[in-house]
Amino acid sequence: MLSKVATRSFSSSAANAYKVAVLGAAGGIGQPLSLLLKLNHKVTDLALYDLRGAPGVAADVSHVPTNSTVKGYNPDQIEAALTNSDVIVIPAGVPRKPGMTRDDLFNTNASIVRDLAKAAADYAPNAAVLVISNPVNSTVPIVAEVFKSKGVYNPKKLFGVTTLDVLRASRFVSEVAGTNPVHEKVTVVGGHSGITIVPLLSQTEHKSLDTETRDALIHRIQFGGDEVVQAKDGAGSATLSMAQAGARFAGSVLDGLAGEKDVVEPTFVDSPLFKSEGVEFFSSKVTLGAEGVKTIHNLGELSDHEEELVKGAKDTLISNIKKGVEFVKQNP
Ligand SMILES: NC(=O)c1ccc[n+]([C@@H]2O[C@H](COP(=O)([O-])OP(=O)(O)OC[C@H]3O[C@@H](n4cnc5c(N)ncnc54)[C@H](O)[C@@H]3O)[C@@H](O)[C@H]2O)c1
Ligand SMILES: O=C(O)C[C@H](O)C(=O)O
Repeated sequence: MLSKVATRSFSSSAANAYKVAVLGAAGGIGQPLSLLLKLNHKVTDLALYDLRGAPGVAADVSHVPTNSTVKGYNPDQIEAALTNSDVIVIPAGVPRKPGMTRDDLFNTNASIVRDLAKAAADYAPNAAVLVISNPVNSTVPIVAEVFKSKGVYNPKKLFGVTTLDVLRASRFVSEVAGTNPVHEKVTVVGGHSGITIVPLLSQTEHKSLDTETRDALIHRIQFGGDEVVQAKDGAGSATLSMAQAGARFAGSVLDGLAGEKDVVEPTFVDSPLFKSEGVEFFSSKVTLGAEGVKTIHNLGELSDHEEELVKGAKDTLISNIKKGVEFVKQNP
């Protein structure tokens, strides 16, 4: 009996066997994210990389009894960490302290993300790259520019992870409406900072909220990150909810790669939606498929108020995106 169970649980079809690398795996997000990825049965090879501490995290996570190998890598081993990766998740970089904006992280995190993107382009150019490091509105364009400079850019395989905004929207809406957040699906579009985060409440059951309640709810979703930064009081920003969000998004990317149908998540991608207005990247609902991005959905019907919010988001996004692009041009 025992051997039968063992045989069954250790057989994985090639279509459901993926290598996932986490860059920044020993950090506040990286550790719980690595644990949650270990629980994903599509992940058969988990590569944990950090400047320090990854082998310890890997040894710890490796004892969780799922069918994957886990290995930790130090900086001189980044090639081995990345080679043959199907998905690379990047939570490397510094988090905010109270009083800072995500954009204040740019000076430190831009070069971290640029250097990791160079390694990804060299050693795993076909992997799907999922960027968590802030400011996402600028770090995603940084990865794109690095991949372009190395002639391996595939816009279908680059994603800014905005899933935490989607999780918060579900939770916060449910608190106002007295409903179960599990059943609250809110599309969040735009980008991942302040006013660039636009929840489309008019597309939910809660389109008739009074203006004051609606505005407070939208503000809470846009600035939910600040609540955690303030509560942690200098010890960083969201890590546990972000790990859940990152694991959910990585799981959806893997579901898409495996050819599962109707896998849809909002995510910040190289998007045609507002390119004619100079917005090169935008978050909207994306169907994920075997090649990464399959379909980028338009925003659907918006209220007049949401039209205004999207307009404001676009202006900020244009400058955030430009900042990332210029950084790589000036600091190749
Ligand atoms: N996208 C989102 O929704 C979202 C949510 C929360 C946090 N974040 C961002 O995620 C990032 C990480 O947050 P955290 O709380 O885990 O921070 P942290 O400081 O706890 O961990 C960051 C980890 O990155 C590692 N690191 C730094 N430079 C590296 C490099 N060059 N190569 C490999 N590893 C490197 C550090 O050693 C550390 O272990 C921050 O930029 C934060 O703003 C994004
Ligand atoms: O707020 C932050 O700085 C971290 C993250 O982007 C978040 O939304 O929680």
